[in-house]
Amino acid sequence: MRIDVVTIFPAYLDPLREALLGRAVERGLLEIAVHDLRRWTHDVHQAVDDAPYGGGPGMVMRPQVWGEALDEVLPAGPQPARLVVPTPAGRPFTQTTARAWADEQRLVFACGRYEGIDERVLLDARARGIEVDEVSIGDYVLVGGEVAVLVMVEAVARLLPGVLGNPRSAAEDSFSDGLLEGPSYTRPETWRELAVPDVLRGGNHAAIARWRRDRALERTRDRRPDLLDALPPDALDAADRAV
Ligand SMILES: COc1ccc(Cn2ccc3ccc(-c4cc(N)[nH]n4)cc32)cc1
Repeated sequence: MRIDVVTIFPAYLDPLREALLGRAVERGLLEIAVHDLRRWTHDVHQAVDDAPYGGGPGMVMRPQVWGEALDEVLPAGPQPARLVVPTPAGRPFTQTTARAWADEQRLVFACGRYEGIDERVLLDARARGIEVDEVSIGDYVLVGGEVAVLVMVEAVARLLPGVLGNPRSAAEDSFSDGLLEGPSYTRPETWRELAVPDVLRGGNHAAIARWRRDRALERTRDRRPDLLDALPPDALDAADRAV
């Protein structure tokens, strides 16, 4: 997978070169290219924004600059690519989204700032046959798209083959079965007079699986009842419903 990110703050994306993702890039499991949007300005001030038509607070990012940037970074043509535009007004980005995007050959992220990007940039991209996803990472307002891109790139990249040391981690993490992950423990057996639950220290794998599922159901019911409601009817068996 190749990932391109266009932004006026390229350094915001430096964390993509660190740790697990940095190693995945070094190992050639994915390519990441970050582009400074100001490269496509032609004025001495390198202006990327202007006042909004119709008035209102803040500024809007100019279509000309974005148009030239995306013409170069995301040329229309045979190789399919998906243009992702983070916005507070977007569809929710979820684990399902991450899984779907993990199958893409190319992802291009457009990081807006100010009050966002002129709508015609997205219209033009769609008119050129490019898939455009406007996505939100949560119901809160950031200052720009860069942090949202860090979140989404990490969520997608960890699903790529070879990126995670243990592939079971991605297959079995939170949301994989529609439930939240339950509590985890490691050594020592007792810490500050708090003991690891006995069942986890025994060798009964069926009892451990049951205990973990019960804790996941309790936590999901307590923190995210909406996820329980979204489960398919046959997802919970009689033992689950008794929790
Ligand atoms: C119209 O209201 C606003 C529009 C934009 C902004 C600031 N801003 C500019 C670009 C940009 C990209 C993504 C996000 C974002 C995404 C999520 N989940 N929260 N916030 C915020 C962004 C503030 C307010």
